[in-house]
Amino acid sequence: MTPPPDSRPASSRPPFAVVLNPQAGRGLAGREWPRVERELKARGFPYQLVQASSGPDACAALARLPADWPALAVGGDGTAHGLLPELYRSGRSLGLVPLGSGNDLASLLGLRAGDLETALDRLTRPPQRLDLLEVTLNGSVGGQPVLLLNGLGMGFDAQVADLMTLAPARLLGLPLGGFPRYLWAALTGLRRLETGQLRVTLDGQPFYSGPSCLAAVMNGGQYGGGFRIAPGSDPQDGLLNVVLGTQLSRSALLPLMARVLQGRHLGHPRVRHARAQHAELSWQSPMQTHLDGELAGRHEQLSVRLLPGALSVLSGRP
Ligand SMILES: Nc1ncnc2c1ncn2[C@@H]1O[C@H](COP(=O)(O)OP(=O)(O)OP(=O)(O)O)[C@@H](O)[C@H]1O
Repeated sequence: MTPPPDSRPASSRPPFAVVLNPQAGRGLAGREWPRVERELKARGFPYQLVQASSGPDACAALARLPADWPALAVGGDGTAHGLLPELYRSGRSLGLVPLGSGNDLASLLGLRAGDLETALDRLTRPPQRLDLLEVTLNGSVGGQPVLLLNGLGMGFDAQVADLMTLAPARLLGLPLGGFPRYLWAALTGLRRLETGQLRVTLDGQPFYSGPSCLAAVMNGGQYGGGFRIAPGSDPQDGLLNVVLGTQLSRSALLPLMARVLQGRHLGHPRVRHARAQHAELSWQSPMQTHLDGELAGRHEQLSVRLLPGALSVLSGRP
């Protein structure tokens, strides 16, 4: 049974530890913060602004605050992603005011970027448990696992994430942000398409061995601000989704991307999809990798374990 919303007056609830990333959304979060602050005050939500200049910084500052203070991330996917180690460690809940560029986490939670009303209304709802992914990059220094909420991509996906950092701010006189920015990077990335030899094991069983240009392991359904790479995925079902593009030429990948936008690619003969609790990916040579949309360098091997219900979230779907 779903617990009822918190009926305590807002002022008697623990304060929100607000992690504002003013750079998120190319400065949108910083510009919108005065409006967010006004709304928090108008609703009587107690809060304390956490001073931080990076995810690890924010985690360290949060760790000094009582664990029953929920964290409120004001920014994009990277801002929320940066808090996961501390949220997992302390069990504190996550709230989100999505003001980033891609906002795929917002979409995972059923929120829309810039819809302040809905984002703040959600904060009085009872917390929900969401699954997390724990990734071990075999080549990583110290082998420290990384926690993800949305998912990871290797190959073409990560090339595109990399190219996004090089995209011009404006194109044909129009600002190039969010999804159009991703599209620009995806079209540019087609020219540099790489195919590697990949072996995938799911829950200890061989699943795929052969050429691949793209491998995604997802907890959420979309990345890149709108590419529905794992349609039907549910971050509460205790399963991760593996989606592979096998041998694909540039001319085959372009129309396939259009299908990914609509989430209609899973039946394509060059796409493999499965759900599992544990995935091991092993490439013959290192492939570019992103973790929750954050670039993570080139890696040959990684292992992903699903942590069921590991994250408490206030901003979940009603
Ligand atoms: N608390 C923080 N303070 C400052 N910078 C941060 C913080 N957390 C993460 N960052 C850095 O800021 C970058 C941008 O933040 P974020 O990803 O939230 O915005 P975005 O890239 O505009 O949005 P999206 O990820 O939704 O496309 C991150 O990639 C990360 O390197």
